[in-house]
Order: sequence, then structure tokens, then C-alpha cells
Amino acid sequence: MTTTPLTITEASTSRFARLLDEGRELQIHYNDIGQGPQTVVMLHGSGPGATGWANFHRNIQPLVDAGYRVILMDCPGWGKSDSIVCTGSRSDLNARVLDRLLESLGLEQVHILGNSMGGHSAVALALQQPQRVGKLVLMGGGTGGVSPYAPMPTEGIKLLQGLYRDPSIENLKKMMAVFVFDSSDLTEELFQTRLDNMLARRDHLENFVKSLEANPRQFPDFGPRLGSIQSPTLIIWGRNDRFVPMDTGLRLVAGIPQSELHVFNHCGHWAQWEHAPRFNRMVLDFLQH
Ligand SMILES: O=C(O)CCC(=O)/C=C/C=C(\O)C(=O)O
Repeated sequence: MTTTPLTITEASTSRFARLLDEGRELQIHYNDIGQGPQTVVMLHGSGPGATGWANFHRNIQPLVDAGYRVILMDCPGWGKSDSIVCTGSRSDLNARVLDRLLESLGLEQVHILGNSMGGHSAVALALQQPQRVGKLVLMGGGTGGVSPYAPMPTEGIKLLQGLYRDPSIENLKKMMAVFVFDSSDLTEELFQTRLDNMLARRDHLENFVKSLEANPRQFPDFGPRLGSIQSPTLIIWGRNDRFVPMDTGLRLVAGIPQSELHVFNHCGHWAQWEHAPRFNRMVLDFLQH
């Protein structure tokens, strides 16, 4: 797999912001990379140990090289951001926090690239604050809701939730084996990074379980409201996604007026990682035209 080598590091781009959400102060971690007149925010998924950097490190450099500023926000409950118990819509919580972060950075409008939960959260912001959102790239996510074809919760989500409850390298490998289409590309380094991230913040793991107990439907079904989204939207899915089924992408492309859908064959839930070079070219072409 040839991807553009990163010339920047996580540590050198690591930043923190103290934000207020519904009367609660949160310290949010983000990575701020590159400079340019346009900004792309990348939002990670809900897996244990997920962070902006862990999810998107194969996707940063091409955007920076093309002259974009790239911001990777760790959602509350992940990475180096504060932990939280979410009893309502996590999609809307993440959207509110991102809105506050953009306000603190003086960014009036950004493009958002959301993976899974990050896609749900990007759509939530487009619904809450449409003026904030330029173009949307949704991959493996964008709305909750029930699949007419796949049993829910999917096998991947069951493994994800089991990993939160029993964070072991064995359970991590079981989840990741379902996560991607070709698990031969998963490295021991990637496993170790994810395990280290997970075990460094057991409060995140415990609070995710408490959040599910308080509200099993963390990601609402935005289906009836998709028609109000005016942002040009690129939807990308893996045909072999065993976490959020591909028919969710069909619901999104049917609902969002200015949208198109690309399906990668031989691809699971992590298109931006599994097919990074083509994914990056597709995203750049979408943003630039
Ligand atoms: O439950 C949903 O609809 C969202 C699932 C989700 O966000 C899973 C994402 C997992 C990762 O991105 C990861 O483990 O890196």
C-alpha cells in the first residue's frame, strides 16, 4: 500500500481547547495541520481507542500538500479529549462541540470528512448549523437507523461493544478482523497503538458503556431530515462493510439532494484506510471541483 508519507507528527500538531457545552466545560484535543484558505475537519468513528490521528493518518498529507488546513478533532469520550457520559444523541453532542471548537478557532465554514460516527456527527452539524458546513464527505456513516437488509446490531457493532466491555488484545483483533475486508494489512503496530490508546483512557471505555446503558440509540435516524441538507456531499462506502451496512449509504444518497455515492469493492468499514490512495484522490477531486 503506497500512501504519501507523513512529514508531520501527532505531537507537533497536538492542541487543546476548553469549550462550554450545555453548561459543561470540556477540554477537547485536536490536531491542527497545515495552512490554507480552506479547512477540512476529519471526525473519527466510535471504536475503542479511535482518535483523529489513528483513523486518518493515511489521509492527511495529500490534503495538506494540496493547500488545505486539516483539523482532526478527538470527540468527547475519545483520545486526549475529556471523557463524558452521553445520555442523548451523541451525533448532536459531537456536532455542538465541533461548532464550539470552530468558533474558538474563528473558522466560519469548513468541509467535514466523517468516518462512521464522524459521519453521523457531520450530518448533525449540517442540520444544526448549515452555514458552518461547506462540502461533506461521509464514509461508512451519516445517519443511524435500521437496515432493511442487515440484522441489527451488526456483527461489527456487537464486537465493538464487546471490546468496550472487555478491552483485550484478543477482542481487539476479533473486531479489527471484521472491520476491514483484508485483515492481512493490519499491522502489529496498529494493534498496539489502538490497545495503548484504549488502556490509557479506561474512563472512556467505562463511560461509553454507561452511555449505551443510558441510551442504546446513541445515533438518531436523520433520514426524514436529509432533504434539508444543501451541502454538496460525497458518500463513500465499503461493499463489505460489516459495521454500518452499505444500504445506509443508499439511504443517504437518496435523501441528500446534492450527493453522490461511491462504493469500493473488497472494502470493509475503513475505506479511507483500506483504499487510501484512491480515496484521497477522490476526496481531493470532490473538494476541488
Ligand atoms: O454505531 C454506529 O453507527 C457507528 C459505529 C462506528 O462509529 C464505528 C467506528 C469505529 C471506528 O472508526 C474505529 O474503531 O476506528
